[in-house]
Amino acid sequence: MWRARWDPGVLKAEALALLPCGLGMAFSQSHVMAARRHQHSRLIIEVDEYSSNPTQAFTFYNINQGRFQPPHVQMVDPVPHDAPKPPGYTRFVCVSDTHSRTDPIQMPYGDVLIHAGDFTELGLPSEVKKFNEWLGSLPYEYKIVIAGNHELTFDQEFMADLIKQDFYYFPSVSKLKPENYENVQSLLTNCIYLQDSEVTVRGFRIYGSPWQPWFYGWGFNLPRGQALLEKWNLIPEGVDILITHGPPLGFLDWVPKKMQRVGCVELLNTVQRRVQPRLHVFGHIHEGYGVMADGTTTYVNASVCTVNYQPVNPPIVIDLPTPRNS
Ligand SMILES: Nc1nc2c(ncn2[C@@H]2O[C@H](COP(=O)(O)O)[C@@H](O)[C@H]2O)c(=O)[nH]1
Ligand SMILES: [Mn+2]
Ligand SMILES: [Mn+2]
Repeated sequence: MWRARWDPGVLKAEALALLPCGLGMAFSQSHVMAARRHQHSRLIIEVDEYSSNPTQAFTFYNINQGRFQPPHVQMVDPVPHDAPKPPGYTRFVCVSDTHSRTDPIQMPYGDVLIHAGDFTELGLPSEVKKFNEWLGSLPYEYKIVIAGNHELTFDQEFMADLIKQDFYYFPSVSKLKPENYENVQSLLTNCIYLQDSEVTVRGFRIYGSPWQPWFYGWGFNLPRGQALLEKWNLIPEGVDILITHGPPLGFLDWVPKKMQRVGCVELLNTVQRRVQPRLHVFGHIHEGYGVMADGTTTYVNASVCTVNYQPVNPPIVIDLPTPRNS
């Protein structure tokens, strides 16, 4: 349960923790104050003290706040590909992590394609061109794409660092000349590419962002905590559909071989407390393919590839009522 409290100049939203059995339980002030609201302005999300340990954060939130439990949090069956679209709805076809393996994918009927990143293995211009050709062959009215950590050439700072290094971890990328990748986004002529930016289609405000928690130094990696929170703070209120490459904590973010939750704690708090989109589409954690909902937001991990990079998971279809006047 949430309550807002007036403090001089600042409205602080705080969680009143309840144990599942209904007994109230006090917990540390730094946790309670994970969000605050300035007068007449938006809710401010703060870095969680367990930010760097998402598995621990998950356990804490679940025990103290029941945050990931039924009945408000549930697994959801995606819409069957052959189900008729209800009148007045827009059909979104969600994919992610296709990793240059699009040939076997059976693409269903829909209005808007969403791709949540990792469309290549290394972001090589040849891969981007091939992906763009595939997009061009698809019949959707709108195709919206973000990058993931595998789109190395889309991360200009990553590339600037890479060419300074003596030891090249990614030889085929390192030998690219700057003129071959500086405008790599321009190769995506058959979609709307979002990078910390938004677009409105069919009346839906859609925002896309490629950043994810640091993991072996790939593209668009940032440390957990303040650095990622600053990217999530760019997401405007009122967004209907959020696309990120990685998951938020607790939703389709489980890595079985490590027995770890790896979703971003600050992304979860931004989504659940501030932005509250209708739909959040992501991928990155291939093992987490599926759909969940928390009563406000539907979460889609649309990873087509398995953890072994086999492109076997079907695209996920979601129908949303089209906003009026669009
Ligand atoms: N323990 C963690 N595993 C991670 C994390 N990020 C990714 N992964 C694992 O890698 C695969 C594939 O990711 P890709 O970006 O290389 O395609 C993913 O399915 C996980 O198994 C992480 O932060 N922690
Ligand atoms: Mn991937
Ligand atoms: Mn990824």
